[in-house]
Amino acid sequence: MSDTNKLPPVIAIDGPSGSGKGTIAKLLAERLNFFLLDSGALYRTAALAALDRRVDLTDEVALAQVAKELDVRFAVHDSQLQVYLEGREVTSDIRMERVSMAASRVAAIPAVRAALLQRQRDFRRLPGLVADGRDMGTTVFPDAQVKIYLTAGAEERARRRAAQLRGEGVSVSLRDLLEDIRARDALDMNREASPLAAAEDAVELDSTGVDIEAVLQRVLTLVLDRIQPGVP
Ligand SMILES: Nc1ncnc2c1ncn2[C@@H]1O[C@H](COP(=O)(O)OP(=O)(O)O)[C@@H](O)[C@H]1O
Ligand SMILES: Nc1ccn([C@H]2C[C@H](O)[C@@H](COP(=O)(O)OP(=O)(O)O)O2)c(=O)n1
Repeated sequence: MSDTNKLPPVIAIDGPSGSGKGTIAKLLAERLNFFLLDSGALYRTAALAALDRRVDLTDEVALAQVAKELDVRFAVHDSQLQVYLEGREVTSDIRMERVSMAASRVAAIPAVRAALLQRQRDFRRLPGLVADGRDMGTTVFPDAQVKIYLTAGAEERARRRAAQLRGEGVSVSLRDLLEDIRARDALDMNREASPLAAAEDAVELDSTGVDIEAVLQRVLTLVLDRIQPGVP
């Protein structure tokens, strides 16, 4: 048996914004009783810390320092992820559109990614981990037992985001959201360091027009085919 086989199993779910990664990762983790890593929340919190400290978003050295020193804590309350930055709850602050865009810029800096790499790997514990992000299957957990690359058309992703924000009482323009999604796709896919891309051994799933339950069922079928939860 190789060393990889001794490590807890990882299910990597990567894809662009609004493809449903977070939703599916959470449902899957609940179903399997696995730990959950929302790696985007880590980049978002680093971006928020940088914005709070008024760090210039082009100053790579200062941003890497922010990432290294990042005092972030995750907790789960009523099955919702809560995020704390220096002890202050920032769960909804990190979802603001200006933080999303800043996260995408901050995440393009190799030294920032390097500073956050081990923290992400530390989430890998028994009985297993579901990890959601952009480079889970390519860089952070290249030996993941299951790799899913979840996509959906940009218009549908913008519509989903609009419905989500409107549901939270935030008034948004669908056109602006579509522009933001396209800008973020371009940043995330075209950067040098760990760009958003499907790993060679990832299974690609297009969720356009497929409801959440149906996507979950497809993912569960793949997962149960490759790992047996509860059997380390
Ligand atoms: N297959 C789907 N069909 C319709 N809506 C979806 C689907 N998957 C996710 N959503 C909704 O789209 C929004 C964005 O999903 P989310 O999981 O946050 O995406 P991501 O983590 O990829 O950015 C949420 O409101 C979620 O409920
Ligand atoms: N593993 C990751 C996760 C997120 N990022 C960056 C790129 C994304 O635009 C931002 C925010 O990620 P997040 O997954 O929270 O974004 P969405 O919920 O999909 O809109 O962080 C990354 O570069 N690598």
